[in-house]
Amino acid sequence: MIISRDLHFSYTPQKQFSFPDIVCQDNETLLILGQSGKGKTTLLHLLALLLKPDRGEIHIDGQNLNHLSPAQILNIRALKVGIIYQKAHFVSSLSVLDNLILANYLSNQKQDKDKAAYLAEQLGFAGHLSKKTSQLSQGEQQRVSIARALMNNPKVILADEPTSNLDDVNCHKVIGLLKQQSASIGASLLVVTHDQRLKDEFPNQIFL
Ligand SMILES: Nc1ncnc2c1ncn2[C@@H]1O[C@H](COP(=O)(O)OP(=O)(O)OP(=O)(O)O)[C@@H](O)[C@H]1O
Repeated sequence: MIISRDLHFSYTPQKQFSFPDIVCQDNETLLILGQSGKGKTTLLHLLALLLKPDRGEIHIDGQNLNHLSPAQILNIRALKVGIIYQKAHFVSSLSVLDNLILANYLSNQKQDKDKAAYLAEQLGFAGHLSKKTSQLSQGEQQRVSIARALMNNPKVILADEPTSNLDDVNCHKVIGLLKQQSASIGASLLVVTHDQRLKDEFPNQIFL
Protein backbone atom coordinates (compact mmCIF):
# COMPACT_ATOMS: atom_id res chain seq x y z
CA MET A 1 0.00 0.00 0.00
CA ILE A 2 1.00 3.60 -0.49
CA ILE A 3 -0.37 6.58 1.39
CA SER A 4 0.59 10.24 1.21
CA ARG A 5 -0.59 13.06 3.45
CA ASP A 6 -0.30 16.82 3.03
CA LEU A 7 2.41 16.63 0.34
CA HIS A 8 3.94 19.98 -0.63
CA PHE A 9 6.78 20.54 -3.05
CA SER A 10 8.39 23.56 -4.73
CA TYR A 11 10.93 23.75 -7.53
CA THR A 12 11.21 27.51 -7.00
CA PRO A 13 9.26 30.02 -4.85
CA GLN A 14 7.11 30.67 -7.94
CA LYS A 15 6.52 26.98 -8.72
CA GLN A 16 4.83 25.44 -5.70
CA PHE A 17 2.56 22.41 -5.50
CA SER A 18 0.26 21.06 -2.83
CA PHE A 19 -1.10 17.65 -3.72
CA PRO A 20 -4.30 15.85 -2.71
CA ASP A 21 -3.79 12.97 -0.28
CA ILE A 22 -3.25 9.57 -1.87
CA VAL A 23 -4.48 6.23 -0.55
CA CYS A 24 -3.94 3.07 -2.57
CA GLN A 25 -4.12 -0.22 -0.69
CA ASP A 26 -2.62 -3.57 -1.73
CA ASN A 27 -4.37 -4.95 -4.80
CA GLU A 28 -5.98 -1.58 -5.56
CA THR A 29 -5.52 0.79 -8.47
CA LEU A 30 -5.61 4.57 -8.63
CA LEU A 31 -5.67 6.82 -11.68
CA ILE A 32 -4.33 10.35 -11.26
CA LEU A 33 -5.48 12.59 -14.08
CA GLY A 34 -4.35 16.10 -14.88
CA GLN A 35 -3.53 18.35 -17.79
CA SER A 36 0.03 19.04 -18.90
CA GLY A 37 2.02 20.97 -16.31
CA LYS A 38 -0.30 20.18 -13.38
CA GLY A 39 2.47 18.29 -11.58
CA LYS A 40 1.67 14.65 -12.38
CA THR A 41 5.30 13.62 -12.91
CA THR A 42 6.33 15.68 -9.89
CA LEU A 43 3.81 13.81 -7.72
CA LEU A 44 4.92 10.46 -9.10
CA HIS A 45 8.57 11.30 -8.41
CA LEU A 46 7.67 12.31 -4.85
CA LEU A 47 5.84 9.01 -4.33
CA ALA A 48 8.81 7.17 -5.89
CA LEU A 49 11.11 8.92 -3.37
CA LEU A 50 13.07 10.50 -6.22
CA LEU A 51 12.16 13.98 -4.94
CA LYS A 52 11.97 15.04 -1.31
CA PRO A 53 8.80 16.88 -0.26
CA ASP A 54 9.00 20.24 1.52
CA ARG A 55 6.25 18.98 3.79
CA GLY A 56 4.09 15.90 4.23
CA GLU A 57 4.37 12.17 4.72
CA ILE A 58 4.65 9.10 2.52
CA HIS A 59 3.98 5.58 3.81
CA ILE A 60 4.84 2.51 1.76
CA ASP A 61 3.94 -1.00 2.91
CA GLY A 62 2.97 0.41 6.32
CA GLN A 63 6.27 2.21 6.87
CA ASN A 64 6.53 5.99 7.32
CA LEU A 65 9.42 7.06 5.08
CA ASN A 66 10.06 10.42 6.71
CA HIS A 67 13.39 10.62 8.49
CA LEU A 68 14.95 7.62 6.74
CA SER A 69 18.55 7.90 5.55
CA PRO A 70 19.30 8.19 1.79
CA ALA A 71 20.65 4.61 1.87
CA GLN A 72 17.45 3.28 3.46
CA ILE A 73 15.34 5.16 0.92
CA LEU A 74 17.43 3.75 -1.93
CA ASN A 75 16.88 0.27 -0.55
CA ILE A 76 13.10 0.68 -0.16
CA ARG A 77 12.75 2.14 -3.66
CA ALA A 78 14.75 -0.71 -5.22
CA LEU A 79 12.88 -3.44 -3.34
CA LYS A 80 9.34 -2.17 -2.94
CA VAL A 81 8.68 0.30 -5.76
CA GLY A 82 8.44 -0.50 -9.46
CA ILE A 83 8.61 2.60 -11.65
CA ILE A 84 7.53 2.89 -15.27
CA TYR A 85 8.96 6.19 -16.48
CA GLN A 86 7.35 8.47 -19.05
CA LYS A 87 10.32 7.83 -21.34
CA ALA A 88 11.80 4.34 -21.14
CA HIS A 89 15.42 4.34 -19.95
CA PHE A 90 17.44 1.24 -20.73
CA VAL A 91 21.14 0.39 -20.76
CA SER A 92 21.59 0.35 -24.51
CA SER A 93 24.64 -1.95 -24.49
CA LEU A 94 22.70 -4.70 -22.67
CA SER A 95 20.14 -7.13 -24.05
CA VAL A 96 16.47 -6.95 -23.10
CA LEU A 97 17.02 -9.90 -20.73
CA ASP A 98 19.99 -8.24 -19.03
CA ASN A 99 18.05 -4.98 -18.67
CA LEU A 100 15.39 -6.97 -16.81
CA ILE A 101 17.72 -8.78 -14.44
CA LEU A 102 19.58 -5.52 -13.80
CA ALA A 103 16.59 -4.64 -11.58
CA ASN A 104 17.43 -7.68 -9.39
CA TYR A 105 21.13 -6.80 -9.36
CA LEU A 106 20.51 -3.18 -8.32
CA SER A 107 18.44 -4.30 -5.32
CA ASN A 108 20.84 -7.08 -4.27
CA GLN A 109 18.33 -9.77 -5.19
CA LYS A 110 18.99 -13.10 -6.89
CA GLN A 111 19.16 -12.56 -10.66
CA ASP A 112 15.99 -14.30 -11.70
CA LYS A 113 16.15 -15.27 -15.39
CA ASP A 114 13.08 -17.50 -15.01
CA LYS A 115 11.02 -14.56 -13.77
CA ALA A 116 12.28 -12.42 -16.69
CA ALA A 117 11.35 -15.17 -19.15
CA TYR A 118 7.92 -15.59 -17.50
CA LEU A 119 7.17 -11.85 -17.66
CA ALA A 120 8.40 -11.66 -21.26
CA GLU A 121 6.03 -14.49 -22.12
CA GLN A 122 3.12 -12.84 -20.27
CA LEU A 123 3.77 -9.46 -21.84
CA GLY A 124 4.38 -10.80 -25.32
CA PHE A 125 8.05 -10.09 -26.02
CA ALA A 126 9.61 -13.50 -25.32
CA GLY A 127 11.04 -13.54 -28.83
CA HIS A 128 13.03 -10.36 -28.16
CA LEU A 129 14.94 -11.24 -24.99
CA SER A 130 18.34 -11.48 -26.65
CA LYS A 131 17.90 -8.28 -28.71
CA LYS A 132 19.09 -4.82 -27.75
CA THR A 133 16.27 -2.58 -26.51
CA SER A 134 16.88 -0.14 -29.40
CA GLN A 135 15.79 -2.88 -31.81
CA LEU A 136 12.30 -2.94 -30.25
CA SER A 137 9.29 -0.85 -31.22
CA GLN A 138 7.92 1.84 -28.89
CA GLY A 139 5.10 -0.44 -27.75
CA GLU A 140 7.49 -3.34 -27.14
CA GLN A 141 9.80 -1.09 -25.12
CA GLN A 142 6.78 0.01 -23.08
CA ARG A 143 6.05 -3.63 -22.24
CA VAL A 144 9.72 -4.26 -21.33
CA SER A 145 9.47 -1.26 -18.96
CA ILE A 146 6.45 -2.85 -17.31
CA ALA A 147 8.27 -6.17 -16.95
CA ARG A 148 11.31 -4.45 -15.45
CA ALA A 149 9.10 -2.69 -12.90
CA LEU A 150 7.71 -6.09 -11.84
CA MET A 151 11.02 -7.95 -11.54
CA ASN A 152 11.29 -7.55 -7.75
CA ASN A 153 7.58 -8.16 -7.03
CA PRO A 154 7.17 -4.59 -5.75
CA LYS A 155 4.53 -3.53 -3.25
CA VAL A 156 3.82 -0.39 -5.28
CA ILE A 157 3.87 0.17 -9.05
CA LEU A 158 4.04 3.76 -10.28
CA ALA A 159 3.44 4.40 -13.98
CA ASP A 160 3.96 7.78 -15.66
CA GLU A 161 1.92 8.20 -18.86
CA PRO A 162 2.31 4.51 -19.79
CA THR A 163 0.01 4.86 -22.81
CA SER A 164 0.93 8.26 -24.22
CA ASN A 165 2.59 6.89 -27.36
CA LEU A 166 0.20 4.03 -28.00
CA ASP A 167 -2.73 3.63 -30.38
CA ASP A 168 -6.14 2.65 -28.98
CA VAL A 169 -5.64 -1.09 -29.35
CA ASN A 170 -2.22 -1.09 -27.68
CA CYS A 171 -3.37 1.42 -25.06
CA HIS A 172 -6.03 -0.95 -23.75
CA LYS A 173 -3.73 -3.95 -24.13
CA VAL A 174 -0.92 -2.35 -22.10
CA ILE A 175 -3.26 -1.15 -19.34
CA GLY A 176 -4.88 -4.59 -19.20
CA LEU A 177 -1.45 -6.22 -18.83
CA LEU A 178 -0.36 -3.71 -16.22
CA LYS A 179 -3.50 -4.28 -14.13
CA GLN A 180 -3.31 -8.04 -14.54
CA GLN A 181 0.38 -8.27 -13.60
CA SER A 182 -0.05 -5.86 -10.71
CA ALA A 183 -3.01 -7.89 -9.36
CA SER A 184 -1.03 -11.12 -9.68
CA ILE A 185 1.51 -9.85 -7.10
CA GLY A 186 -1.06 -7.94 -4.98
CA ALA A 187 0.63 -4.57 -5.56
CA SER A 188 -0.86 -1.08 -5.43
CA LEU A 189 -0.96 0.35 -8.96
CA LEU A 190 -0.88 4.13 -9.49
CA VAL A 191 -1.03 5.58 -12.98
CA VAL A 192 -0.59 9.29 -13.70
CA THR A 193 -1.76 10.49 -17.08
CA HIS A 194 -3.54 13.08 -19.17
CA ASP A 195 -4.85 10.24 -21.38
CA GLN A 196 -8.64 10.46 -21.16
CA ARG A 197 -8.91 6.98 -22.71
CA LEU A 198 -7.99 5.54 -19.29
CA LYS A 199 -10.95 7.13 -17.45
CA ASP A 200 -13.15 4.07 -17.85
CA GLU A 201 -10.39 1.65 -16.90
CA PHE A 202 -9.95 2.66 -13.25
CA PRO A 203 -12.69 2.86 -10.59
CA ASN A 204 -10.64 5.12 -8.28
CA GLN A 205 -9.54 8.48 -9.68
CA ILE A 206 -8.02 11.77 -8.51
CA PHE A 207 -7.85 14.97 -10.57
CA LEU A 208 -4.96 17.40 -10.18
N1 LIG B 1 13.28 20.59 -12.42
C1 LIG B 1 12.34 21.54 -12.52
N2 LIG B 1 12.61 22.84 -12.20
C2 LIG B 1 11.66 23.80 -12.29
N3 LIG B 1 10.40 23.58 -12.71
C3 LIG B 1 10.08 22.32 -13.06
C4 LIG B 1 11.04 21.23 -12.98
N4 LIG B 1 10.41 20.10 -13.39
C5 LIG B 1 9.16 20.45 -13.70
N5 LIG B 1 8.96 21.77 -13.51
C6 LIG B 1 7.72 22.51 -13.73
O1 LIG B 1 6.73 22.01 -12.86
C7 LIG B 1 5.47 21.91 -13.54
C8 LIG B 1 4.93 20.52 -13.40
O2 LIG B 1 5.78 19.63 -14.12
P1 LIG B 1 5.41 18.09 -14.26
O3 LIG B 1 6.40 17.46 -15.19
O4 LIG B 1 5.26 17.50 -12.91
O5 LIG B 1 3.96 18.20 -14.94
P2 LIG B 1 3.05 17.11 -15.67
O6 LIG B 1 1.68 17.31 -15.16
O7 LIG B 1 3.67 15.75 -15.49
O8 LIG B 1 3.17 17.55 -17.19
P3 LIG B 1 3.16 16.69 -18.56
O9 LIG B 1 1.78 16.07 -18.66
O10 LIG B 1 3.38 17.74 -19.60
O11 LIG B 1 4.27 15.68 -18.47
C9 LIG B 1 5.70 22.35 -14.99
O12 LIG B 1 5.25 23.68 -15.11
C10 LIG B 1 7.20 22.27 -15.15
O13 LIG B 1 7.67 23.25 -16.03
